[in-house]
Amino acid sequence: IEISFGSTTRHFKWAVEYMFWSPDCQESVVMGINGQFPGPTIRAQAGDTIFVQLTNKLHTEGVVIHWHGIRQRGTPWADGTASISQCAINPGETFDYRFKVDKAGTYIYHGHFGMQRSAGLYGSLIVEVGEGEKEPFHYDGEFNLLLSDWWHQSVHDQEVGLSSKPFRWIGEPQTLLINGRGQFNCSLAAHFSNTSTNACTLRGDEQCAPQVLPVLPNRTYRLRIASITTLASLNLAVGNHKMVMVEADGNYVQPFEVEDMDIYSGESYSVLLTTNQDQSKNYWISIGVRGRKTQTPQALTLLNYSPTSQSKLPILPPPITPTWNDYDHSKSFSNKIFALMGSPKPPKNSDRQIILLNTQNYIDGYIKWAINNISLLLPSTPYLGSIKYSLKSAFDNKNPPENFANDYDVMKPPINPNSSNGNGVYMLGLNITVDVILQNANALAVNVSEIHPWHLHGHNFWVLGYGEGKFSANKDEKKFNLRNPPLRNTVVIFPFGWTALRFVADNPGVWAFHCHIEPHLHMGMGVVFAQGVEHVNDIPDQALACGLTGKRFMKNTKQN
Ligand SMILES: O=C1O[C@H]([C@@H](O)CO)C(O)=C1O
Repeated sequence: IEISFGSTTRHFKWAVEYMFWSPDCQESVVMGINGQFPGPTIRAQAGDTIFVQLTNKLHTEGVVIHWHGIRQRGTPWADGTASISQCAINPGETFDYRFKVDKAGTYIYHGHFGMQRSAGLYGSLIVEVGEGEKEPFHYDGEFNLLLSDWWHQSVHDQEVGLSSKPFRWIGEPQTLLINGRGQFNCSLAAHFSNTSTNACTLRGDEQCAPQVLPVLPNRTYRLRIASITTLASLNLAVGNHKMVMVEADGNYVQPFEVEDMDIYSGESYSVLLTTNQDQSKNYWISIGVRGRKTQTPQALTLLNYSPTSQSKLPILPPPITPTWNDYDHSKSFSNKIFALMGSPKPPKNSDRQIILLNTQNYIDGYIKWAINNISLLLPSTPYLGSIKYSLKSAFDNKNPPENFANDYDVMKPPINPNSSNGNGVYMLGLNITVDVILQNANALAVNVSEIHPWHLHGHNFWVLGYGEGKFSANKDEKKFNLRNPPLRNTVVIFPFGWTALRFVADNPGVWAFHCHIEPHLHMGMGVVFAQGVEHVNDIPDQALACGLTGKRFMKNTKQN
């Protein structure tokens, strides 16, 4: 029996397994949930408890699921990060994820062990406002667009390539997917292009057939748009329609109008779209790659006006995605995002400032990413347990560096390209206010600096500002936006730039903070924050021990 006070428990039984699927009209092996790809969409109301009993049917791999954007207040063991909040769930075992969704918004869930997210382990988690509450905007209907990128090379091959010497980069995706659907060998817009692409002949019931958005004229629709890409930064546009941005990562923003929007891996937005165009036509919805020079074609679907037939293609070509390296366009979009009036404001001052330099490095000739010259290598014992029970030998107990050398030139490749592995943790005093400055730099190759979307678990943070080149405390802190900075859980650092964010360490637990590009995290691009772990009680045995023997050993050590 579930006991809950004034709210509902939503109970799901999920099995994760590999299956054959054709996300882009070409058969692949994907990781599915209950035979579906993407996994089932969870819909709940703010205040509800989600209870997912997750069974691992993978035979030879552990698994976990992270509830991206959900803060897990009081349930840090349900964050679903292998080695951080729990042991990976062994094949054949079932783990109970039970947590509260306390904030309406558009969220995602996904694998957080190895590179399983890239194998297709993801889905949507949508939280509506609680009973009797209202969104601060009106809409007549809504659609959910979960964006991802897809490779034909298996994730195992990708992972081995990244950990090999010589290094083998995963390259650019073959296909972009909208709700797990894309077209590799054909295009819906073939007749507009001057290449030899075939036109798609889809019946509509294929796994790769686009999910069309049927709309009525003169209505307002909410599009919930989330990106769970492995690598790609995306731009989305709807032909002939403007969009009004209203939500970012589960937080309301001051509404503003856009013709197209950028979205980085790990981010979510809601936009309002008014169907005020000619109802005898259909319109393209297009997504294309930004920030990397790519050959990957756009993903397309249709906004289908009633009573026009779904099979009628738009008369104009799909919207053109801005040039991959038009960073001014991206920055201008990011700089328009402010918190909705009346949103919580950041504390005026911070108690601690941590500067995190992002560099590409070598360790013994293997290519890695490092933060203040340390590349994250996760320990085998989950930090939540090793910190709670003071198992000091479980990881490296040195505090990782708070800064980098003063004379480091972020515009040039590292002078000493070598770094080392570490699994140290930033121990944050409970309830302190922390500023993090994410400092981008030149990668190993000359004149190369990449986009990195950073995601924080267990918290939202305020984005205080973005800047070019090296962050200067004297000059740049004065320009922090403390008036209406947006709350987010993911934020981008632009090439050769920095991003400043502030959060309050008010959620006892151990939390990952990392680049959301899957291969970059795999190559070490992340850090770990711990706070108030002594206040975390009742960690389920299941989170820290695996199998009955594990549970048995847990009972013996718990008294410590
Ligand atoms: O991590 C990365 O490695 C490659 C390249 O830098 C080395 O081949 C690339 O494009 C990345 O984003």
